[in-house]
Amino acid sequence: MTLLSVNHLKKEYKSKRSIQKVQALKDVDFQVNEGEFIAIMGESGSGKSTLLNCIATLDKPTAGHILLKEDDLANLKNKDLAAFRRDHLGFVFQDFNLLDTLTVKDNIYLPLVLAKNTKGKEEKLAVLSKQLGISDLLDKYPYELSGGQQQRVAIGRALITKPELLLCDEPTGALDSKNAADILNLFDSCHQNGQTILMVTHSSLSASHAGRVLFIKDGRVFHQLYRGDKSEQEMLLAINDAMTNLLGGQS
Ligand SMILES: Nc1ncnc2c1ncn2[C@@H]1O[C@H](COP(=O)(O)OP(=O)(O)OP(=O)(O)O)[C@@H](O)[C@H]1O
Repeated sequence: MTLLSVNHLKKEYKSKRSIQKVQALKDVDFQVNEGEFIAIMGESGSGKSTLLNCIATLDKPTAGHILLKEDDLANLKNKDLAAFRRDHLGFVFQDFNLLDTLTVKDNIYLPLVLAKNTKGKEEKLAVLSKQLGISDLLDKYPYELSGGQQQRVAIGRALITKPELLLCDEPTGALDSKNAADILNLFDSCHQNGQTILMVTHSSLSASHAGRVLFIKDGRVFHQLYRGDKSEQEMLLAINDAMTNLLGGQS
């Protein structure tokens, strides 16, 4: 079943230096089924963050539509956007974005507190923290944790509300290879548990965990690669080939 529909999305920015507009997205069109793990790749400036920000309702498209199930995001009123994000979306960023004044536990509880939906929070936390391997970190503060541990906490905060869609922007970008691999394995298990994930990344290795990779170029979906029966290693080679052939060798 389709969870997300991105229909003929266009986004123009006014340029500060000239009257000419920047066309960040020209005609982006794709669908995401429930339970899919999708990576979005493309050269710097190809529009990946713009696309993610539009889906996250943090930016408004110039034309086209984004539907999450039946909800057309264009119909949401500004005053309802924060609640929509809280109720339907989870976010994982490169820089973790945890609040240093709150313990790990309270960082993870935050979306539930904001939604005034704290019933059963201890049980939800216990299940999630076990899954994420952070049960013994719950009373610590973010500045006491390694980058990999902080990203686990950020994933906990993103998942505690059981969002329909998890949006990730370079989630392994600030991590060393061991911690990046651990985080990617976590995404794999979330995916196996049915979580739908959309991840922007420059990393072929990160993208090789996805079931489908969308390559963005010149404001459009230029190419798609399905994992199918490929192993992670075979997918990695296929992604690197695609990057070399289609995008001019960037990875
Ligand atoms: N607020 C803005 N105002 C004007 N132009 C913008 C704005 N945000 C992005 N752009 C332009 O839109 C295009 C797409 O930018 P975007 O940040 O989406 O690319 P990206 O693929 O995420 O790049 P990177 O991989 O470097 O993060 C670029 O040409 C960029 O300069």
